[in-house]
Amino acid sequence: MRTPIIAGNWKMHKTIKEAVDFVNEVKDKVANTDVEAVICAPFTLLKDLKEVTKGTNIKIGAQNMHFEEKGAFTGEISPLMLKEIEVDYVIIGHSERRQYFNETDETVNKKVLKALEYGIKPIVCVGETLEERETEKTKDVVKYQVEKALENVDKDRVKDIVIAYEPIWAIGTGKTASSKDANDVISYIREVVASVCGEEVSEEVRIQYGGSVKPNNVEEIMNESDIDGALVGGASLNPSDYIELVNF
Ligand SMILES: O=C[C@H](O)COP(=O)(O)O
Repeated sequence: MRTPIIAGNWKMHKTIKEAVDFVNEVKDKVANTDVEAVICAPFTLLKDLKEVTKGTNIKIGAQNMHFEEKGAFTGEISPLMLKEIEVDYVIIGHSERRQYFNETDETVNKKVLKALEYGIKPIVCVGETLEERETEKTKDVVKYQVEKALENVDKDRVKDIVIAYEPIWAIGTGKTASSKDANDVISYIREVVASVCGEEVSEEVRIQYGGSVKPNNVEEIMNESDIDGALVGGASLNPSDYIELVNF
């Protein structure tokens, strides 16, 4: 049985005060659920968020990290630094990182390996552009991205990885893949994981959908057979929406 996981991705939003106020507002209202609630926040908020979420069931994630432990990489944050403040998750390969910051399938793979080495669970994002979807390349694209992300990962550790299927054309646009389409791609991703790591592992891996998930569509999405969670951008910034999402 896979535990559902609803993760907010705050992207480049919120000050420390806003983040702490947010948690104080939501923490009691996301407590009585079997759903894993995660907030992935900017680096400046992580330490305070870890403090204020102590004793709650909210887990904290970063939105990126470097694959080296230390070195001359101005502006970067290392797995060691995230481990020191006990960050639970790290988003790797979000399409905005791929599009604006030269993230590649190779760096995604290096980061996945490093995150696992440091006991931080990676949320690996994959997904096609609108052009790729229209030319029916969706499956080829996600297959390559997933296979590359899992390269050299010990099979026993794959269950600690969360995969987020985020069609790029659905991010922040108000357009969502239909829940059936999302489920089809996600069940295909599970087949890809099975072909790399075996059926048993693929049944344990949680695969989320992301792209314009809101309180009014989360239940339909979560009712699909292969969708184990959501990675939510815009709607996760609002405390009442976050509460509704986690309690879908
Ligand atoms: O990481 C989250 C995704 O980019 C989705 O963002 P969105 O919910 O604002 O469309």
